[in-house]
Amino acid sequence: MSVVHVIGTGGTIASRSSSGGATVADSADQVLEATELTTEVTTEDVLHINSFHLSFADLLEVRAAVAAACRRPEVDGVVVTHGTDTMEETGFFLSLLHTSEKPVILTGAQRAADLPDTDGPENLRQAIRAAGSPQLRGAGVMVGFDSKFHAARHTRKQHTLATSAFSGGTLVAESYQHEVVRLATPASYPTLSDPPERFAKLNIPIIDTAPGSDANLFHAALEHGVDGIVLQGVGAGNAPTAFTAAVETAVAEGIPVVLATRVPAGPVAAIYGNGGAVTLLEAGAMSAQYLNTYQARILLALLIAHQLPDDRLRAAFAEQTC
Ligand SMILES: NC(=O)C[C@H](N)C(=O)O
Repeated sequence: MSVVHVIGTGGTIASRSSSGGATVADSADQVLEATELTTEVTTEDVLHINSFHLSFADLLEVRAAVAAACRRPEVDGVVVTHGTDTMEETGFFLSLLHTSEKPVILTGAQRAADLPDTDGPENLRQAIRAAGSPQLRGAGVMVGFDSKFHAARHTRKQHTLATSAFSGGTLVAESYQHEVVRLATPASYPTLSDPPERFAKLNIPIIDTAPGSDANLFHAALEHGVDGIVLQGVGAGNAPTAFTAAVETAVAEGIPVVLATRVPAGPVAAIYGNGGAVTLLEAGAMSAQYLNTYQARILLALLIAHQLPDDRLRAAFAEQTC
């Protein structure tokens, strides 16, 4: 029989209603109890928070727990129960560091544990089955919701309330009743080593652009003192003219800037000058390529934490070609 390790971090799957709104209440054991599964499962509580409270220090803790579980010879796979709001960041973070053949599946719920139609127990049942299935060996880190398991890379929460809330990454597997069916193997990307503790302290804001935006918030971020900036452009990575000088200032100060886009699909592309991606990349920004804003920020944080020189940062983003 396969052994699956479940790491609890909180989220709606562990939340119960209260007068002030749903809050995290249940431990990993309590969350597991609701699945009525007989698979051999070990549990551990690492965090007890909603994922909108997640910090970079928390990411390090989750990673340490996942890595430790993967080192246990008897464990076949790992499940992380997690709030859905920032699951795409944690999943991508774990995937950038994951070298084990053992699958890691993040799952959660959109409806709190005490609601009659909660989706948590079924999601956890499916995630445990998938994590323990030999079919998913070597499949990496996935987000598992509503019987679908997507590679963490590119997977995003697409709906605030729907129970089938995640898509975007490669659909690696589906589970039909008791059977896990492997559908694809996600493209492999270079992994990084675990970041040093300074990762926990990094400050990397996302600066948005829209019609009428000036670059004042960008300059304020520089004055405040930041470690890097993700500039979210419009279209293929374009921004009002004022951002060109802002990017030049940041780069001159040694603050890396990654240019991403608010468009849900497609890469940043150097098409337009006069404030467009052509100008912003010439000013020294790095293209996020196919990475979305939030996952580009996670990669940038890891690279900065490793104190890699500018050319290594650029090379790492240049690799994000699909
Ligand atoms: N569905 C959820 O889990 C959302 C919750 N706000 C969280 O991310 O913790």
